[in-house]
Amino acid sequence: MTVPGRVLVVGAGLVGTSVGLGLRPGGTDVLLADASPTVAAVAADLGAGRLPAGGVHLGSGSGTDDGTDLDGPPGPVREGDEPDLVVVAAPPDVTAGLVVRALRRYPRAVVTDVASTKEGVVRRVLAAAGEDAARYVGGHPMAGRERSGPMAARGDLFVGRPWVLTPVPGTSPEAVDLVRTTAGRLGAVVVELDPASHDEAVALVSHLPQVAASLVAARLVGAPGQAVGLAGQGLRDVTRIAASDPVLWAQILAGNAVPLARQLRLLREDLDRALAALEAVAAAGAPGLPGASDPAASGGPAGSPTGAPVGALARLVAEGNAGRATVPGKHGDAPAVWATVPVLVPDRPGALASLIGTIGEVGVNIEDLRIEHSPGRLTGVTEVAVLPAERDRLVRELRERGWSVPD
Ligand SMILES: NC(=O)c1ccc[n+]([C@@H]2O[C@H](COP(=O)([O-])OP(=O)(O)OC[C@H]3O[C@@H](n4cnc5c(N)ncnc54)[C@H](O)[C@@H]3O)[C@@H](O)[C@H]2O)c1
Ligand SMILES: O=C(O)C(=O)C[C@]1(C(=O)O)C=C[C@@H](O)C=C1
Repeated sequence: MTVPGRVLVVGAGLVGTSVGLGLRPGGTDVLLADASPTVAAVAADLGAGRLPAGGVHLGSGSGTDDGTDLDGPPGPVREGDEPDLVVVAAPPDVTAGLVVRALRRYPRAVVTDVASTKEGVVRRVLAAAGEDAARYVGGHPMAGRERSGPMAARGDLFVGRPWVLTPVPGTSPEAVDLVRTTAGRLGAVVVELDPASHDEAVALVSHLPQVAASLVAARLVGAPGQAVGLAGQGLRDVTRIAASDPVLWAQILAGNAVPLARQLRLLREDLDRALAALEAVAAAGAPGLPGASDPAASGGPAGSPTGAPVGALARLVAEGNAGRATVPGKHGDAPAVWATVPVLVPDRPGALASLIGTIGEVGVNIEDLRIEHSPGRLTGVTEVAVLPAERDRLVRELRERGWSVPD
C-alpha cells in the first residue's frame, strides 16, 4: 500500500479544500493551487494546506518555476514542492487540460481528478497525454454539497461515501493503488467502474435528482407568498440541491447529456402516468363532492376515493417507497431502516445539546437527526433516528427524564 507524502490540490474550492482538510491531520503535506489566488489563500487559512513558495501561477504560461505553474517545464521543481499525487478539483470543463498539464509538469507524480462525469474527461486525457496517461486515474467522490468554494469545505465530507475510480486498460496498477489509498485515508469507500458505466450510474443517482430538484424549486418562483409560507419539511428535503451552482451544474449535465436524457425520458413517462390518473379522477368528479361517481357502485366505502385511477396513484407512491428503500444508509451499508423518535425541544440555547447529551447518557446511538424549524414558535420537533430495536427504550428513558415525546 503506497501513501502519498505530498499532494498538490489544483482547484481549492469545496471539494479540493475538503481533500486538503481531510488529509492534513494524517500528516500529508498538502499544496494548494487555484486560478484565484484569494481562494487558495482562504483554503490555506482554513488549514487545508500550504501555498507553494513563490505564489501560485496556474496556466499563466509565464514559466515561473514554483512547483504549481502547470505551464512550466517538467520537474525537478523547487525542492519540497514536487507532489507524489496531484488532485485536480477544478470545474469539469478545464479538468482534462489541467490533468494533461500536471502529467507533463510532474513526470513522477500520479494525477487524479474529481470531476462529476468521467467518459469525456478520460477520453480527452488519453488522446492528449500519450504514455503519460498511464499515471492518470479518473476519480469521482460521491460526496458534495449544494454550496461551492473553500468556506463550504469539510474534512469529513468523504467519510463513508463511495469514491469511484475509473482506470482503463493501460492505467498503472501502482497509480490506482496510490489514489485508492488516498481516498481510503479520507474515509471513502472505493469503487472501480469503467467510465461509461460510471456516467450511466450517476445520470440516475445524481444528475436526475438535480434536474428534478431544480424543476420543482423553479415552480416556486412567483408563487403566492402564502403558499410558500406553508412549506414544511417535504419541500425542503426535495429542493436542497436546487441551491447548487448553476455554472458548475450546466457543465456536469452537459457532460452527461445522453445518459441523462435517457433517464429524463423515463421520468416523463412516469409523469404522464401520474397525469393520466389525476385527469381520470377529475373526470369522475372529486370523491365526496357533488357530481362524484357513486362509491358504492365501484365497491368502495362511502366517501373514500376508489377505482382504477386512484389505484394508479397509490401504485406510483408505492413504487417510490420501493425505490427509496434501495438507497444505502451510512458507510455504504445495506439500506437503513431506522426508527424515528420525535422529541419536542424548547427553542432556547443549549436545549438541543442537552437532548443529545441525554441520548448519550442513555447509551443509544443517534443514526441521524433532523430538526423541523418553526420560526417564532417556542418549541421545535427534533426527529431522532435510531436502530428500531432501541426505539421503545429511548422513548421510555426520554419521557422518564422529562422530555416531551409525542406518540
Ligand atoms: N460540488 C459537489 O457536490 C461535487 C461533488 C463531487 C465532485 N465534484 C466535482 O469537483 C470539481 C470541483 O467542484 P467544487 O464543487 O469543488 O467547485 P468549486 O467551485 O467549489 O471549486 C472549483 C475551484 O476551481 C477553481 N478553478 C477554476 N478554474 C481553474 C483552473 N483553470 N485552474 C485551477 N483552479 C481553477 C475555481 O477558482 C474554484 O475555486 C468539479 O469538477 C465537480 O464536478 C463536485
Ligand atoms: O449532496 C449534495 O449536495 C450533492 O449533490 C452531492 C453529489 C450527489 O450526491 O449527487 C453531487 C454531485 C457530485 O458529482 C457528487 C455528489
